[in-house]
Amino acid sequence: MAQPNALALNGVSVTIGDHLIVDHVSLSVGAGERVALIGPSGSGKTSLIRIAAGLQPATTGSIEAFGKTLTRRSDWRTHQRRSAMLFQAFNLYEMHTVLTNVTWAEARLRKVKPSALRDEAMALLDSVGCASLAERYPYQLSGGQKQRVALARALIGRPRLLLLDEPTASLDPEAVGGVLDLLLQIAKAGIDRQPVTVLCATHEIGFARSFADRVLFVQAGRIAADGPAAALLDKPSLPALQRFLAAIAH
Ligand SMILES: Nc1ncnc2c1ncn2[C@@H]1O[C@H](COP(=O)(O)OP(=O)(O)OP(=O)(O)O)[C@@H](O)[C@H]1O
Repeated sequence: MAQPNALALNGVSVTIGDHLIVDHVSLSVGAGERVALIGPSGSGKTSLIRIAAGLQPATTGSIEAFGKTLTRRSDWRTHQRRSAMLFQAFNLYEMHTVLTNVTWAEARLRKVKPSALRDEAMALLDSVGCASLAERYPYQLSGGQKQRVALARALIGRPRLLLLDEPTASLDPEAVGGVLDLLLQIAKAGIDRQPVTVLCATHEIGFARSFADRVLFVQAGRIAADGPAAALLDKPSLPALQRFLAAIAH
């Protein structure tokens, strides 16, 4: 039987004050797809990620995850348990060690002590190349190391949907390559034999080209173009997308 879409937005709009920031967006993301959201600053990429994560309520429209429309709080809680979000600013807990950063929130969810998740967390830290940093604090890490730790923390909940908001924007080019390779490895391998779906807002067209199999061009709160990454980025037919790509190439 075909897998249901990992995520679907059906006619979703968001109005804040009298400002329409997401304008009637309908969008389906298949299980295992890697989708990049690109577009000008302020076009609505982060808002779409936040809607998918349940951090920004839709004013109108509905959201489905894995074939279920999310209506009740319990639906959203289940969705949030199956999803993980990665932020540009890493959002690590500054007062906790790397190891505790990975275990703390998950331990609360599983109602166990953080120490019960130590082996699991160390295996994840090892897989992102940060096992030797387990006892350090975030201020003692480079940007690339912080994002790897944030990724280990995201993965401890065994997510089926990864929502990434500019995950490489705070990184130097070398660290971008490392995080890109890791994300690709995870997305291609899946987790617990389940496909991992990724929706990623990014300013970096090189990252979108290397990472995504599908690209959405967001403009003024709408999806203005949607297609395979290579076709959309290398042979854009929409004039607004041509202008956007030309502007950021300079
Ligand atoms: N809480 C808020 N209150 C009012 N306006 C908001 C709020 N959050 C976002 N906006 C507005 O919504 C629009 C879309 O913002 P969003 O952050 O989604 O864009 P973006 O494409 O991610 O931008 P960037 O590339 O600069 O991060 C912007 O005009 C922004 O000012």
